Amino acid sequence: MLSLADIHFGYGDQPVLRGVNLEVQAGEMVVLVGSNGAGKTTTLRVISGLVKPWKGMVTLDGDRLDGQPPHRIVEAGVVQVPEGRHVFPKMSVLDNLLLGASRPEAWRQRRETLDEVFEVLPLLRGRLRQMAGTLSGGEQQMLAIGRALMAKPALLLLDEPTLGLAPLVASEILEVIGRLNSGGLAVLLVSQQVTEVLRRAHRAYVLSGGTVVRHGAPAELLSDASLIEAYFGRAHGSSALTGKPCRQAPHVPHQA
Ligand SMILES: Nc1ncnc2c1ncn2[C@@H]1O[C@H](COP(=O)(O)OP(=O)(O)OP(=O)(O)O)[C@@H](O)[C@H]1O
Repeated sequence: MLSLADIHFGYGDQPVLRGVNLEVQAGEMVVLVGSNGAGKTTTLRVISGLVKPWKGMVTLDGDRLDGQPPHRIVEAGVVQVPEGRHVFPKMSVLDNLLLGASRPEAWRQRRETLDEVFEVLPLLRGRLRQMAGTLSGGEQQMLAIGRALMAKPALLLLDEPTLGLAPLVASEILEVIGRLNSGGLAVLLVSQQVTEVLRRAHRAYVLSGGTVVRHGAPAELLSDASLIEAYFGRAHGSSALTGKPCRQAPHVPHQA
């Protein structure tokens, strides 16, 4: 489905991505993890067309995406939920959602799509007239996901969707993302909640210094204590569920 081949990019003359190779297959949940400044957000910005790679190719089902403007990439079915949610605070929840259905085809189907969105995010149905700025952080994140779904994506890109949220709310957001993926939507998720997201993913990539230093099955990566410690610190080296070191691979529900 999505393929990044040898992507190089930097800001000014400072290189940030140094030959990133990454794939997401149809229906997969792939997570991209890595330390601060590794280039995760920049990778998503390259895919969304917000920046143009210096070198390399981004393709979706064989069609080139790099060099296309962001709205064409949305039309192609790749939609990003940006870090920080970026809902329009002075607009109602409904208007924020409808903004997501900007393509003519999505606009024509907006009523059916709204019903689909409410099935996954039932909270939004009761808040349609509420100003988005008055929603809690977790509710705003749900709205940002709902708005992206209104574009009827084939691949959803999520940048740190649980950042700054209380643990219970963060789990709820990850549950929603898991349900969307179980329904067939491909997901590329950037997160620093390493153990939590790896437990839900089909595959994972570890980015460091602008290159992929490891990729593979999440269970494999989680069981590599030295890798987890090297890139994410000791805190992530224990299972969130048991508190024991992750030497034994935890259960990975969607293992490919
Ligand atoms: N607009 C910009 N101009 C200049 N440098 C930038 C810009 N955006 C990001 N960078 C730099 O690029 C590098 C990679 O940033 P990026 O946000 O992609 O990393 P990240 O892995 O998402 O990090 P984090 O987890 O902290 O969000 C960092 O050194 C950052 O300072």
